[in-house]
Amino acid sequence: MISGEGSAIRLRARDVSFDYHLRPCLKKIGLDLLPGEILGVLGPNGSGKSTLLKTMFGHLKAREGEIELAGLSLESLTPRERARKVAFVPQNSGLRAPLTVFQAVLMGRYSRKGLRFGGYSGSDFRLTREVLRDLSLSEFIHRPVTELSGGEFQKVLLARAFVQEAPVLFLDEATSNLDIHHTLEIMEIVKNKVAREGLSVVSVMHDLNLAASWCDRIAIMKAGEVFVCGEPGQVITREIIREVYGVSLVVHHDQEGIPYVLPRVSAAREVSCA
Ligand SMILES: Nc1ncnc2c1ncn2[C@@H]1O[C@H](COP(=O)(O)OP(=O)(O)OP(=O)(O)O)[C@@H](O)[C@H]1O
Repeated sequence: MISGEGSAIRLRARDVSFDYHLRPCLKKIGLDLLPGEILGVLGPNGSGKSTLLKTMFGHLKAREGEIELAGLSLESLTPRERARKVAFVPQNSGLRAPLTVFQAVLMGRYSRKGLRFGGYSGSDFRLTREVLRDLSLSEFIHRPVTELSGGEFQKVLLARAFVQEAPVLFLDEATSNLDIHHTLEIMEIVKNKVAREGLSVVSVMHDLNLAASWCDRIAIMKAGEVFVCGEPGQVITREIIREVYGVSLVVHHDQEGIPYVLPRVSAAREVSCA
């Protein structure tokens, strides 16, 4: 279970700016993340979504601004302390070390134990097996990760993040390699963990419809800034999509009032991208 951290804000970014080689990439970003909340981060290619995630868990160092995890300054935490608070599933990991699926997932326990393989306890092994089962990966347990498909490997990375038992989970297009069945399966598993354990999730995504039905709030980025942030119905609007993506789409709403779009190639050509 995720250790309780009270009901205060889990993650707070205040006026966070980041440059790549003096070229501004993030500009004065402000975001809060509550316990038990899924926050989607959307926006055009190159708008700064992945950079924002990497800055918020300390992989990149902000030029200015403050990032707090459960009330503690990110800068005051050691890498291991951060790993106990935030688990990260990368967009496309180059990690293809000669490990079995079980070993690769067990590595997620490192931040909890600080021990090498020999030092893991029975509960580490049990948790690893449970998470592999929950993600329907039990049949791959002894398979080398080098012999997995892209989608299977993506699920292994998710399993590794789950066994970290961190209260905040960052997903960088974590379902981009998955078919629609596995995408929905993963979203449901994460949603259940959010409801059961109060996990907080920040998820970079591109699919407006999946984001609208899965996220509690959505931040839409444009050119390194948070252009708008709010509930799906507030931010998935025709005007905002047009302004941010430069395309003209009709936004519909389902019976529960959740917005969705039906992209058509001809509609997408109406307005050229800025
Ligand atoms: N390592 C890097 N060095 C220099 N510039 C970078 C680096 N990584 C990203 N950039 C630039 O920073 C900007 C934001 O990149 P980032 O990957 O954060 O965007 P993104 O919104 O996640 O894009 P996408 O949707 O295409 O994944 C882009 O202009 C990109 O070219």
